[in-house]
Amino acid sequence: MRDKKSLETLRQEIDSLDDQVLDILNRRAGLVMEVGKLKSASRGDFHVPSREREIYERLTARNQGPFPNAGLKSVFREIISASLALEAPMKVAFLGPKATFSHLATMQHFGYSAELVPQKSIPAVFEEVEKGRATYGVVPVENSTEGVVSYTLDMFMESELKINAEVLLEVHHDLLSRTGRIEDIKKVYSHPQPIAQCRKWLEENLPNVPLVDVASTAVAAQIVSEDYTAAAIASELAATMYDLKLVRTRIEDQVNNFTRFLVIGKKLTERSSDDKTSLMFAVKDEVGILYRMLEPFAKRGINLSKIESRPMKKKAWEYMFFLDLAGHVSDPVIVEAIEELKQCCQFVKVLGSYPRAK
Ligand SMILES: O=C(O)C(=O)C[C@]1(C(=O)O)C=C[C@@H](O)C=C1
Repeated sequence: MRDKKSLETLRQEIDSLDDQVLDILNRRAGLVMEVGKLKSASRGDFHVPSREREIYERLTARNQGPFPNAGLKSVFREIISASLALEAPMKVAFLGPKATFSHLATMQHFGYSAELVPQKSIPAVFEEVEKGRATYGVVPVENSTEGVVSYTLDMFMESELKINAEVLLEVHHDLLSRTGRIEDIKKVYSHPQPIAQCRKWLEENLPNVPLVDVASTAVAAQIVSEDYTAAAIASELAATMYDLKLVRTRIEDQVNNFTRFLVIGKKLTERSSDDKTSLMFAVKDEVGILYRMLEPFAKRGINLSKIESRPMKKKAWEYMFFLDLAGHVSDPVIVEAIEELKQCCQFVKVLGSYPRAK
């Protein structure tokens, strides 16, 4: 009896706090709508990754618990996502179909209030944003075990879109089926990459079961939703979407399997407390050029986090370089370094400065 009363009292107190949270959320929404009006008048960007980063960092530093920081981030992601939808309806194109890792990355960045529109290909995501049918696009750019997604890099050769943010997604592969029983599995479907990433687990646990490559993990889940003897390697989101049971979770051979995605939009973004800048350039064909192109950064102590080369499609044996460096494109040292780089380049293009994903 006593216990019940204390449970009731606790719940009453929780209700009263929830009422306060609700009132505060609505007061916050009122302020955000005023921000939205100011931005409409000044034609400013509604989505400001640097401001979002500042909010997350300020609150996680302030948080003394017991509410966990990971939960705090998810709560505020949804608050900001809903706020953004109040300022302007937000359409985000991503590399579909639904329930793929690109979909998960897009949800991780934009939350549940944005309208997420799946596209058939990476060029289609670029086109949706270029034509203004979507405000932003999300495309994969590299995987920690499989390397770069060259399709995405190649698109920047033709497109004027800018990188507005990066999203790091920890990739876990789950084995899904209708029955949830490993004994029922006579075939495994997935995209070739997840199959490769789970090869050891499959050999040990399903040694004689045929593996079938399909176009995406979502297609695999869809096939399996109609076949009780098959399993798919896909995400937990695919299990929810296609009503499948988890046979085993996290069957990837490699721990720390991350995929990096880029958020692309029409404008450059404001600085945050910790930015990265991506550049693309083509060098002149001269002796010592590889050394000279890195010198402007090395002598100013600018940290380079990645360099990639891609063949230029129009000319054989000529290469385009993609460089990621620490800092914002408006930092004086970076302005100087880019000016110096231009002297040994046929052209230099700034792809964007954006908050470093953590
Ligand atoms: O501060 C802004 O610029 C806002 O639009 C408000 C807000 C928020 O909810 O706090 C919403 C969207 C932006 O991406 C960043 C922050």
